[in-house]
Amino acid sequence: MEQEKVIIVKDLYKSFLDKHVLRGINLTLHRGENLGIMGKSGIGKSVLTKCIVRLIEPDAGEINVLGTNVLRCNEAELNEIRKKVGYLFQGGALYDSMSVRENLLFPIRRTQFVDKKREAEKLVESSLRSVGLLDAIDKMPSELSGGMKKRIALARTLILRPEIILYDEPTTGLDAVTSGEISELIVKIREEYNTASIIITHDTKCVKIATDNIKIMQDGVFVAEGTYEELSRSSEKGIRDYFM
Ligand SMILES: Nc1ncnc2c1ncn2[C@@H]1O[C@H](COP(=O)(O)OP(=O)(O)OP(=O)(O)O)[C@@H](O)[C@H]1O
Repeated sequence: MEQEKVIIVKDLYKSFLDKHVLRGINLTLHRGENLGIMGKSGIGKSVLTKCIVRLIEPDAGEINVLGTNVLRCNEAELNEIRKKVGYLFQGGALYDSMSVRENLLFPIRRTQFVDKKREAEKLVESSLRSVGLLDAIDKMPSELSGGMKKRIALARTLILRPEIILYDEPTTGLDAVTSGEISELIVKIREEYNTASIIITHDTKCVKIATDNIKIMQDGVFVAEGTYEELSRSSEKGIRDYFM
């Protein structure tokens, strides 16, 4: 049986003035799949993922997420989609003035995901346990290392039990060992929460560990697609170079 498609993007275009960033992007993400997206800095990877949750309005194309036509849905439907699609921003974006516990409670309160305080606390604890940082619950972001901040940001994404997670450069700025641990964590999260993910990264170790398939973006379109083994041994030097 064919796996369910949780994201379908067809012929997506986006320009900023005369800068044509996306020029006909096509992408399918299946339930349970981890898809890596690689490409040079500034090529449009983040613009694509922001279009998927409509943080950026594309110029043309179609986006379907979990059966909803994202570009035609109303505000309430869009909010439902955003609850089901966790977005892990590049910087992690924790609120510095809030403790880890408060950072994690924030999305629950904002979306009224659960209404009982005890239930909310349990969700906070289970999400922190999943990323291995339950003991950091009362710390402030300033007391955390870069790797810990990424884990906490992931825990905050997990709190709404997303069906899809969009990771924007999850290992950037981390040393090789910590990057490896975050990549392993991405795999563990998929197993534990049955999520599908798009992982934007320049980190070859991360794509090797965490993805099933990889797409390479150049000049606003995808120019290659395959597994890490396939692409890293591509007959085209221009593709192999992404894995150096
Ligand atoms: N809101 C915006 N307004 C104008 N230009 C934008 C906007 N968002 C992105 N861009 C431009 O679109 C291009 C693609 O940006 P994007 O952030 O998607 O790159 P990226 O591939 O994710 O890069 P990196 O790997 O460095 O994060 C860049 O030239 C950027 O300046």
